Amino acid sequence: MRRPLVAGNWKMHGTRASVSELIDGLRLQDLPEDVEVAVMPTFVHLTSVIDAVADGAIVVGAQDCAFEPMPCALTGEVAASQLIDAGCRYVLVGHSERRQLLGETDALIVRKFAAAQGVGLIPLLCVGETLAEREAGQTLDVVMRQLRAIVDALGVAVLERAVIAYEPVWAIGTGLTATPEQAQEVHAAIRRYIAQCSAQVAQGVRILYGGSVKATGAAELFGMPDIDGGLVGGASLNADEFGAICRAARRERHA
Ligand SMILES: O=C[C@H](O)COP(=O)(O)O
Repeated sequence: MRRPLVAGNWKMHGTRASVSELIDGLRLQDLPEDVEVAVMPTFVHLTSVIDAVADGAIVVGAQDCAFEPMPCALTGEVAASQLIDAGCRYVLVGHSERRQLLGETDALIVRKFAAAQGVGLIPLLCVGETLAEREAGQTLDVVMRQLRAIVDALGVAVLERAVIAYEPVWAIGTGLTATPEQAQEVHAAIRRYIAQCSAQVAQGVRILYGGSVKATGAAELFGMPDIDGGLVGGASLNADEFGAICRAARRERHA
């Protein structure tokens, strides 16, 4: 059975004081043991968060990495090997904010994915369609193109050491959550697509849902058969809300 994962993407939020307060709040939460809980602070706050959660049930991921896996002359970037050295477990690749606002292409995302995996980080690959694409009936075409870029370049086996997050762009930060049925339809299609290459990989890979996830409604989303947890933005900045979302992913709730 796949272990659920709930990851909090803090995006470009936080000060030293607010991050410390948030971590203190998270440590007070009753986090379920059968759910993996991750937080993803900015690079600036990464090491202080890693140190603060070192003895606990929370793991840490970064929000991005360089396309070169090892340190080199690449101003402003952070190498995947440096993230491993710092104590990260996960790294986001292909988040729609970076695809749309920073022009990241499928080709660049493939390089970042490979760089991360090459040093032992687990890439969390984000895929998802815009509202215009959904309204044009292109949701599955877009999502499969983003996924196929990885599979074609690196092979399906790389998904054994990766996580996928389906994040409809129209649901991110808008308060518009996809319905459990809408999300499940895409998650199931992703798993079917992977199963065409490897049934074993398809069965094992965790596929998270992201886009305005809140405590209210989280259990219904996480109760769908192909939804293995969530990638949470805004609601992960509130310890009580995030704790409740993590508890909503408990397996026993959905057994
Ligand atoms: O990475 C997280 C997603 O972009 C979702 O963000 P959100 O929960 O604020 O909509």
